[in-house]
Amino acid sequence: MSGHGTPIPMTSRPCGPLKGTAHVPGDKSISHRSLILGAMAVGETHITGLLEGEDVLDTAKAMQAFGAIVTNHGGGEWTVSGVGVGGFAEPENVIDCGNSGTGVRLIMGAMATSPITVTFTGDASLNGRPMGRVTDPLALFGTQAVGRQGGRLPMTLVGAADPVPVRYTVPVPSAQVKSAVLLAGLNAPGKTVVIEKEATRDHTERMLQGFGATLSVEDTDEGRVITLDGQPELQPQAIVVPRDPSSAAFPVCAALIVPGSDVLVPNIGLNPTRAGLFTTLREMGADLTYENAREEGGEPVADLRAKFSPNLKGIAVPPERAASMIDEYPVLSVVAAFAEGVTDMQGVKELRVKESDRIDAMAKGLRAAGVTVDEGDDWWKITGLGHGNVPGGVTVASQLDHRIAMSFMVMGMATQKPVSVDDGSPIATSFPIFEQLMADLGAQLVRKNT
Ligand SMILES: O=C(O)C1=C[C@@H](OP(=O)(O)O)[C@@H](O)[C@H](O)C1
Ligand SMILES: C=C(OP(=O)(O)O)C(=O)O
Repeated sequence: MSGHGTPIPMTSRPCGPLKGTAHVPGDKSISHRSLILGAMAVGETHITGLLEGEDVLDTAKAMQAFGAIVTNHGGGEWTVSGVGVGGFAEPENVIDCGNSGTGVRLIMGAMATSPITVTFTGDASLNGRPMGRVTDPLALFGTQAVGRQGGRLPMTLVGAADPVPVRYTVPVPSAQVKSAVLLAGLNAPGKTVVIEKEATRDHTERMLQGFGATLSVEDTDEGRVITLDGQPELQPQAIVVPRDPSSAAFPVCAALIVPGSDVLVPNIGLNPTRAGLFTTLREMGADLTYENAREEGGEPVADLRAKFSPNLKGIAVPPERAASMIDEYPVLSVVAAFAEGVTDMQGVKELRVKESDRIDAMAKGLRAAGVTVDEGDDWWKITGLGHGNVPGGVTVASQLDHRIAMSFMVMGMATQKPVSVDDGSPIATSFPIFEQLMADLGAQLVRKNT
């Protein structure tokens, strides 16, 4: 769990070319779902390539508290002996999801239709994030929730003893909300229908089908209509977790802005609901290619090659692309600072309710580092200074947000003066090998502030 330990100040100094191969960790979204669905199956699910970041480890602990047997065999290989749909035991203690919105919201969904009472908490970041977006639809199944003002954690959920199926249109583009409703629908009789107006990452749908649930997806005028048949017996699976495109974003973006760089990032999952950043970077003129494109476990995968790109241009990022790159806007804003012209990002309100208000956190640090940022509730614009022209020389508050910390570490690799963050400890939630991986490529990262 981040936010409970001692802060780790970090500084990134301007560095020479980044070169080599960057093996980033497993996908965080798929790792959480592997553990949760494994816990809801009957029998043993085998997982390789699990992300062993703090967010996922907190989910593993939670699944154990609900009665599943979760075993770490080392080297990213894990097994989960599940208790079956509706088989969750009532945990003896509070479930602490640390820094993880995905963890808490999916687990709330998974327990919501079992007759158990569970109290959830997290770190200061997670306890500030809105949970009503999940507990509102769960109430339709018959689940009760009592939390702090504004629907904040700590919060206690009383699972529905006699759940009814639900038809729900998700009001915000959120894969976490969609997934919570689908996971709750697993233990309701009949058909649960979730409608999303904008497509969000579809790992839950794909994995539920993989675990043997009957689930269909239809594109209609209303949006994407997902229909799940309740009370299936989920079959245990052998899951190979693809490498995380959201983590790949950091070495890729670093290579684009550090002169002379050439970095290979192999085996990256390029599910179209996740790959929006790479499309955007190519539109900006990035020298970013997909090598060895192939399919693995039903997901498109490729090796990414990113080279220093001297002619990056600011672009308008279409709002309909936002969901497919939502976690990548912080690092995109760093690349935009090194481009010529304005990068205009619209339809990005959701950035304000992540681990931090990411528009605010990035804007504060970018402005202090000499970059012009304009912002509104749902949009922000970066006026790029071009390569070699970004001053830097600042210490930025990472606000318990791993993506803010990593984005500013990437920025400091190409600014005129070093860039520091007050606390890099949240990086361990999603990318525990970040410092070593970047150092191996040639980055100059140290654990102190200048
Ligand atoms: O479902 C998921 O695994 C995730 C969904 C997204 O959150 P929202 O559903 O809040 O958009 C994303 O930001 C998060 O990192 C992971
Ligand atoms: C938003 C993120 O995660 P979560 O919502 O799971 O905390 C993220 O990883 O960028």
